[in-house]
Amino acid sequence: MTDVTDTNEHLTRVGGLVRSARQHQGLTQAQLAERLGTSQSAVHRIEQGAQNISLDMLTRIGAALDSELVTIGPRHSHLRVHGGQQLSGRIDVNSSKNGAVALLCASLLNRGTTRLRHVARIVEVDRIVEVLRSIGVRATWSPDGHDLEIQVPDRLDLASIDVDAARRTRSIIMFLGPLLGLQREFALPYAGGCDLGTRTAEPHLIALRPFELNVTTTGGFYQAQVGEAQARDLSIVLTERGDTVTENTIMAAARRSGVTTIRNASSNYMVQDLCFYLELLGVRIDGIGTTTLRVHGVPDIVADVEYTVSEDPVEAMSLLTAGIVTGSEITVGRVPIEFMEIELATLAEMSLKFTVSDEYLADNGRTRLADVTVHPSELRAPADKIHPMPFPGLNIDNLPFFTVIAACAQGHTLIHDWVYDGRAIHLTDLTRLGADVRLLDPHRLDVQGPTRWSGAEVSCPPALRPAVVILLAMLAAKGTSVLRDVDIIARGYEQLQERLVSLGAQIETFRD
Ligand SMILES: CC(=O)N[C@H]1[C@@H](OP(=O)(O)OP(=O)(O)OC[C@H]2O[C@@H](n3ccc(=O)[nH]c3=O)[C@H](O)[C@@H]2O)O[C@H](CO)[C@@H](O)[C@@H]1O
Ligand SMILES: C=C(OP(=O)(O)O)C(=O)O
Repeated sequence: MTDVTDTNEHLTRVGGLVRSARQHQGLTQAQLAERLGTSQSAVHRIEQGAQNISLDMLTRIGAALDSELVTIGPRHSHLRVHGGQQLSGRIDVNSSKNGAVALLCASLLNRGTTRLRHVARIVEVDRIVEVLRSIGVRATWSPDGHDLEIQVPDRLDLASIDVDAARRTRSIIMFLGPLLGLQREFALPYAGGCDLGTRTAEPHLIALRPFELNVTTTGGFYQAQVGEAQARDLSIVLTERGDTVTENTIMAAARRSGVTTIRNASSNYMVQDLCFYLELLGVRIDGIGTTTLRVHGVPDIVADVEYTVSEDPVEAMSLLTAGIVTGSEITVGRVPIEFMEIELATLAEMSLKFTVSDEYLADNGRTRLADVTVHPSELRAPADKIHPMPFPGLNIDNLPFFTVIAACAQGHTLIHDWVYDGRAIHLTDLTRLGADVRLLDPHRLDVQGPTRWSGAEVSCPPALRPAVVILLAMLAAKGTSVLRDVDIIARGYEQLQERLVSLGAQIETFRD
């Protein structure tokens, strides 16, 4: 029997740990309560040691505060998958990670209130929100947890930036563009992210130099200094057609007087999301959807606006893949169809049977959506290699899903990932499940199908898309598989496991 005094002592100690972890994160009790979906008085009682607290609540507090202090007991989540089941039903695509992080960074440009609707509840978003809060931005989730209201203070407190949260995301690099119009000097921690090989910041620094931004790198920080702007109109040629570099340049251009022409711009989905939001703020942008953008800057932006983040083509690809590799008939609703055209054309070449509904508009009033139904099909390898290209090519983040699809198809497929030198290697983990996937060099995979999948235990690769690819292969593999340390999946997917279960997948979470 547990001694009552012991229990009280433990509760008081746990309460103290929660309080100090909360204060370390710079959160009020009300803000922590909001993250936990509970009341401020409940948080107060927990911190006083006056509330019995379940293991589940402790785990949630640990996640909300990103603190090991209160991650009592289980630290790593794993999935047990009973594969080989057909899926059925309909599942809708969520809003995108990459759109959300760009919009969160862009909200720094607005001195009015930005309300972002349908923001995915994913770790990548949480990290940027934590960074924003640490520098004094008010970011408040709506009671239903879907919408985020953002108010930027008159002065940002950059000295208090949450270095830990910032270092865990590459998207922090997108603070450079908005901040250079707001501060003469600032320091940002180096950007981190998935293990995908080298990804430099050089194209960003080159693109932002004409805005008089000078960056030196010391002590793990980008030290930024902004000089006096010279020319009224600027013309910038990007050395790479990258997504975040384009976004950074657009954001730098949005708050300067004069017109900035950006050539070799990415016109990918997240860039379009950003442009649509900036238009609401009164920034005119010519050429949205093309590779030449003309941004008519507005030096002081004060607007109360509401913008709905658009649907995620990469999640659409992930969900369609779940149906394809399990030989199922499922409907994936709200697919941003313009950003999936090459993917669908490639799948048609591989003999996938699918139907596409009439198009309709997303809640942002701009993005075209459709529902895509995949049918069980005898797949065959495409005649040519599959490779990504900047939009309107096959999306770089969708390429990994073609590896597991190719493994289900008859014949040899060459997958050529020229973009990342460290992503293809993670896909060789598919061999653990019976696939014949050979790494020809860091950029090319030879996949021989079809595969007789078999269940296995695999450690989750430290990269978001490969991790999901392995999970989807486990759905195809008859028998029981275990995917260990799956926390990385929550960086980009909201409740993926639960949503796959709603289609009939048999997946359980367990902890050490
Ligand atoms: C938050 C966000 O939006 N992240 C996306 C963004 O990251 P992000 O914009 O940060 O991508 P990077 O700038 O790192 O580019 C990815 C890689 O592609 C190379 N590269 C890119 C463009 C180009 O014209 N030439 C070239 O060589 C880069 O050198 C780098 O090795 O774009 C990537 C490529 O679409 C996606 O995988 C990421 O999901
Ligand atoms: C590479 C990805 O994203 P990030 O740029 O956030 O690392 C991804 O979404 O697959």
